[in-house]
Amino acid sequence: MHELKLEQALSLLQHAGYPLPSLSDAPVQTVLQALIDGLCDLSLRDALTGLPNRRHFRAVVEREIDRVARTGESALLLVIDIDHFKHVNDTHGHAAGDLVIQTIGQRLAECVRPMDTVARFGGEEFAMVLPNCHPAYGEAVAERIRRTVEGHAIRLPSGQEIHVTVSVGGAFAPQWVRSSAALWTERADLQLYCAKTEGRNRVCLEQSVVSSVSSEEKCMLFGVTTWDDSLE
Ligand SMILES: Nc1nc2c(ncn2[C@@H]2O[C@H](COP(=O)(O)OP(=O)(O)OP(=O)(O)O)[C@@H](O)[C@H]2O)c(=O)[nH]1
Repeated sequence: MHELKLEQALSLLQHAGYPLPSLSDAPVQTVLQALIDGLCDLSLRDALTGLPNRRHFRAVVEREIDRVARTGESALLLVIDIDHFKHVNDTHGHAAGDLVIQTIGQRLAECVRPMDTVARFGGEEFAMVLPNCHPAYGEAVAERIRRTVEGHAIRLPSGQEIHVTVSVGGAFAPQWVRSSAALWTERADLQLYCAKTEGRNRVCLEQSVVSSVSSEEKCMLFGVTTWDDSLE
């Protein structure tokens, strides 16, 4: 039988601060289960902020799409990007930039309900899914997030305080219709692009809840690979 090489996984988890049972005291099955749980958790988290990573977020979005299609409740997806972040790195250094990303991640997580998911999407971009968020409140929620970031300075290790802003794009899940994580995110991304081009530090939400269905969504809905217009 081959020898199990666990040291690398153990040291990875210990480094990340996961409590692990001792190899010499605990039954091997307990140690292996703790290792598997720890590695699964680690693979779903962003290392810098501790927030869910893109992989985790995608799974959450897919679950939410299922829920919306089953219940008809509305849900909002927001993508949030720090404005002129390159300037932060260039002026204060990469370590200060990392601190800004961590702080913004924390503030975003504090802004929302426990049922909402905030993830780091990559670089200086975050994403949120807000289940059961009525379209009448979407703008107010996104505005609150934008204002929270704008209104709180970030203290750098040098003692200097800086202000950053974020641009926010959002789209509601199409109700009663199967969609895909990629299509929903793409719609929110398009709104983020609008917020950036309209001057940054602003919120752009897709205007109405999409009740029209794209041809890709029709294919998913009716289980056909190419959409035939005569089905309309
Ligand atoms: N410190 C730090 N910087 C990062 C990280 N990931 C990406 N960046 C930097 O983020 C910057 C993003 O710059 P751009 O894509 O030009 O965007 P921006 O300067 O924020 O401009 P706008 O988004 O158009 O407002 C780049 O300089 C990347 O190097 C990270 O994990 N840490």
